Amino acid sequence: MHVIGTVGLPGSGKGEAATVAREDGIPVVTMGDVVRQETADRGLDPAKDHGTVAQALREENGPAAIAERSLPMIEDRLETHETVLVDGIRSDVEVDVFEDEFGDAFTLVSIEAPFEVRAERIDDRGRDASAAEGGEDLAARDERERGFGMDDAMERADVVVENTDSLEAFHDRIRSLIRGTDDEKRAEAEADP
Ligand SMILES: Nc1ncnc2c1ncn2[C@@H]1O[C@H](COP(=O)(O)OP(=O)(O)OP(=O)(O)O)[C@@H](O)[C@H]1O
Repeated sequence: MHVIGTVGLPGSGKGEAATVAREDGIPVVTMGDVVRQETADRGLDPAKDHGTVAQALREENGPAAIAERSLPMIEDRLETHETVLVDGIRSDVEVDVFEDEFGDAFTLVSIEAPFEVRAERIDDRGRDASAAEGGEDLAARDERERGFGMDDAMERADVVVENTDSLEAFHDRIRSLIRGTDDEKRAEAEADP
């Protein structure tokens, strides 16, 4: 059993990591799916009301609520798959949930790239500040994510992946992490069994 969680600021490459996992046959559980499911369960519109529901979940059940609700989905995928990727971790409180549940079988991967690099990639991606993000620019999004505890989550990472090289190089690194053939990760495990 291996549960890999990714954490990273907007535009760092989390979506690309999830794509690599899916291509490798690894199920991806995103915190966003949990919120969308809950929104639908409440008879609301997942496209419009997910922000409100995410906030309500945290207010009603505490800051770890969304991570806790993802656990049954993860357990379900682990019945048929050796590895599961968890996307969308936002705070150290959520990291606690996964570490408590999966112990050493949980690996937290922080995906990092400088602000300018992320800004340029988001522009290229075409869903920049104008529409999908509600007019919020990257600095404001960073600020909001940090407010959730993203910085503290990133500090807890077992592995840091600098996504500053080519997309191909990034895909290769993520693939080796997923397949358990990543040299740095293995050296670390051997040093600290
Ligand atoms: N190494 C790279 N080289 C070139 N482009 C990249 C690289 N890594 C990611 N990208 C591109 O940058 C954009 C942002 O990456 P991605 O969507 O994976 O980020 P994210 O962390 O999921 O962001 P968000 O939290 O905003 O959804 C995408 O268009 C992606 O294809």
